[in-house]
Amino acid sequence: MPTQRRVNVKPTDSNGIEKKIKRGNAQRQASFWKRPLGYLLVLITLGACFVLGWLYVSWDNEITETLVRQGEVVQKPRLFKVECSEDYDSYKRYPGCTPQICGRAVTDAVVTHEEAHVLRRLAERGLSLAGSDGGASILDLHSGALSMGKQFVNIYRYFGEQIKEVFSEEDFQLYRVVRARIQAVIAETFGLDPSRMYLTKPTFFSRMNSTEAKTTHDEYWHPHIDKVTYGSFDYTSLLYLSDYGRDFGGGRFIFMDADGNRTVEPRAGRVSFFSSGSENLHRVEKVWWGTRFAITVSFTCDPDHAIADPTLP
Ligand SMILES: O=C(O)CCC(=O)C(=O)O
Ligand SMILES: [Fe+2]
Repeated sequence: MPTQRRVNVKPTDSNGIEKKIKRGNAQRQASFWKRPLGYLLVLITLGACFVLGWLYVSWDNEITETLVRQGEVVQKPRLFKVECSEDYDSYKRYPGCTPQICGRAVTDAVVTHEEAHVLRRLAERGLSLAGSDGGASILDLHSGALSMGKQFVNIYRYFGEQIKEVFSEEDFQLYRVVRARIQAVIAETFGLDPSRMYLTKPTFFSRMNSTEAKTTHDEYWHPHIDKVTYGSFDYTSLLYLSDYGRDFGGGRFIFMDADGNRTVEPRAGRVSFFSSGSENLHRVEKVWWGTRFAITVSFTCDPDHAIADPTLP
């Protein structure tokens, strides 16, 4: 048989108990905050959280020094010299061009914000025709290579005459003007004869975002040496078309030196250039959010590897 439970409802008593519990809690809380030990515990916990957070961020980024920040405006090229590697010894030497001075430099005074904007729109239009399935797409105006899905197509062949609706003669003219200015500033900074250095391939617009990589072409973050990766490069330049921290997060350029990493934060119109040997091992930090646009424009000392400026067919 079910036993009947007797419930004694004593409102006055239970209210009394609640009051006692509340009083007890309040007293305990008050005494905790009165005790210096309480403060100390909170401070230690906050401090530990801060240190752990800071360690996480600095380990994740592996940044030891920022060479140039996005917010700075560098007028005269800022040159950071490094000793030349022996890489150039295995190549024929070209007086007036082969690196004697090596290093990296940054200037914001070669390409205006407006010019960077026009070039970015050009890149956006071109890359909107296709683009990679993964996080890195390129458009090479010289060869016509454009990322499409997991491979590349030739825009001049694939789109034929239609390409003239996407790019104008003025776009190509701007590319040529900007290329010539970059060549001049590299020559001046490294003490070269500009007429003895030549544009070389590949020269391409890049678009990077945080989409997961689908092929190795999307894995733009690997450390590399341009002279090894591209063969003909003696001087690499990067013209940034968007702003770190505004248009995208992550995506900083990282020089990986033996004693630590040194970064350049992209800024629209900023030209970063460097000798292409192993003295300038580098990588691009993964983009965390937004979209990063840039152009890689590179030069060789070997006339056999020279290419003409791109032209509309
Ligand atoms: O876009 C960048 O900042 C660097 C790209 C790069 O390393 C390359 O094109 O070889
Ligand atoms: Fe590179």
